[in-house]
Amino acid sequence: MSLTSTDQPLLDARRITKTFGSLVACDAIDLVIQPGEIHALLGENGAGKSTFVKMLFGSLQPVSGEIFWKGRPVSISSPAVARSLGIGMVFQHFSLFDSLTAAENIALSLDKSIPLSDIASRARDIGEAYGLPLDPDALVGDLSVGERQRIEIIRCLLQEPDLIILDEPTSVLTPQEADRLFVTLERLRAEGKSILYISHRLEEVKRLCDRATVLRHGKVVAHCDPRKETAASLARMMVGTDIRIVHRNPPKGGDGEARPLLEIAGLSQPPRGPFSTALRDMQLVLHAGEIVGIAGVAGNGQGEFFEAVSGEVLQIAPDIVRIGGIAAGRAGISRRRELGAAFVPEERLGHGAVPELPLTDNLFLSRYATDSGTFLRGGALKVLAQNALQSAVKRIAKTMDVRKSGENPDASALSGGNLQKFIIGRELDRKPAVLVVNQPTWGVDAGASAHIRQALIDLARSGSAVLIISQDLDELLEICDRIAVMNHGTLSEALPIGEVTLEKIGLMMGGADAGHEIAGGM
Ligand SMILES: Nc1ncnc2c1ncn2[C@@H]1O[C@H](COP(=O)(O)OP(=O)(O)OP(=O)(O)O)[C@@H](O)[C@H]1O
Repeated sequence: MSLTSTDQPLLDARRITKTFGSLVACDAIDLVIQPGEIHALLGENGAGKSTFVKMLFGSLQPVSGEIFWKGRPVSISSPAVARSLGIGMVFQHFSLFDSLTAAENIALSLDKSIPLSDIASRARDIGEAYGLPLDPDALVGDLSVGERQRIEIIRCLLQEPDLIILDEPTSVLTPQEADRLFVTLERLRAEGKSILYISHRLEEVKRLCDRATVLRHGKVVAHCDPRKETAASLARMMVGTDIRIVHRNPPKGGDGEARPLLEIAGLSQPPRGPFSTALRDMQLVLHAGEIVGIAGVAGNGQGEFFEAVSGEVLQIAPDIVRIGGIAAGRAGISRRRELGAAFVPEERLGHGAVPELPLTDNLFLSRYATDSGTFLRGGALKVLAQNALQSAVKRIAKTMDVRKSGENPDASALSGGNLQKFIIGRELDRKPAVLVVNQPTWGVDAGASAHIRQALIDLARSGSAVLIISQDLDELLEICDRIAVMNHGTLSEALPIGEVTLEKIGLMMGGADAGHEIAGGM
């Protein structure tokens, strides 16, 4: 891209400020986006990135500042105004209805007069043109997070925007899906469209983006050319210091084999709907002190597996899932928690936390079965022990470095990464014997990811068993003792980390057995 001083910016935001109570989330932010550029917006969790882009999309209003669009001052009073100007946005948290199809969801944001069949065929065409394959008739509830994201992107592209804002688009994608998205974005750039790109993945920012603006505590601290920086120098600009390094601390060698804490034996399950994945004869044993990772392309049964292990879906026989040696396959999630297990699902808003409830209530909802003695008082009256809940929230916020405005905000008022730290901290605070986490660092910045990974390692080394389902292979290689691969509802043998290479895992993700038996067949 070559810019000259005569180029008129597509968007010129000047001194944009937003406060929430006494918190200045965005403090006089200046940002210029040129036509045909991919512009990165960087900053640690809570730096103000989402708040800023919500103002560009009209879902929040600045308290002061000006926005110029194609040289003219504009007031973006609502998302409808943003869309009519030519600004589209794909949010970090999707706003899709599970019980509707992809096409029906897209129709909700378009003119009511357009027939559904037209929308379905245009969505299919756009999907094909931009390398985003989508079945418009698929029910959203049956789709993986990556597939849901495609609906959001296609919904945005259908409106032919000049500026597309993408908030953390690759955090839910496999490396292959991310590569495909980059091709899509490069094609859009070549067509002269601009992209404002929020990401915590600094290597991809270096690869994809033409310029970057870095925020820290709501202020612009740097503008730079990310291709001339290193991932470490970008991270330093964001955080202000160097990022901590995760210490793996190898598991303690004990006498003989460590105790099995989570046992999955012969877990098979038919698909729950036309687009859900069947689970086929899965076997896995986790021992005290170890971290086991499950790699795999999204939509290969990870969601179904999590539901089966957590007790959201019950098994046909009790001994298919054992927690601490006790058969729990017919037990619901509360009973499994009582047996010492804790669970962190993939979607933090709506599943991991109730957005419109304060953190204390969100803490209580996951802990009442196991900690009623601490969090309920008044005997049979069962009154919430607000002081105990508040001090637990304070403790979790301190341990996990959760940055929030106020003592006890609603979950929805936390930035995405800070909510993730809170949810993981809420479960770690119980010191569970077994922790099962689906995508532990989705949307979490480099510093906070290191914090979470270290906390998971420390939990395992204190004698618990930790199971991590993650699409981030680097993450799994960094912290796991063994890694298994999920593919088409089967689970491979969990290989010791010393025997694992990226290439081998990649092959197994694609279905090859890489020289090891892949359990399967129903
Ligand atoms: N509705 C709200 N009410 C109160 N505070 C809010 C609200 N929305 C955001 N905040 C606060 O504003 C600050 C900036 O949050 P924002 O979501 O913009 O950060 P972010 O840079 O996008 O973080 P992340 O990378 O974690 O998504 C945070 O301290 C957050 O707690």
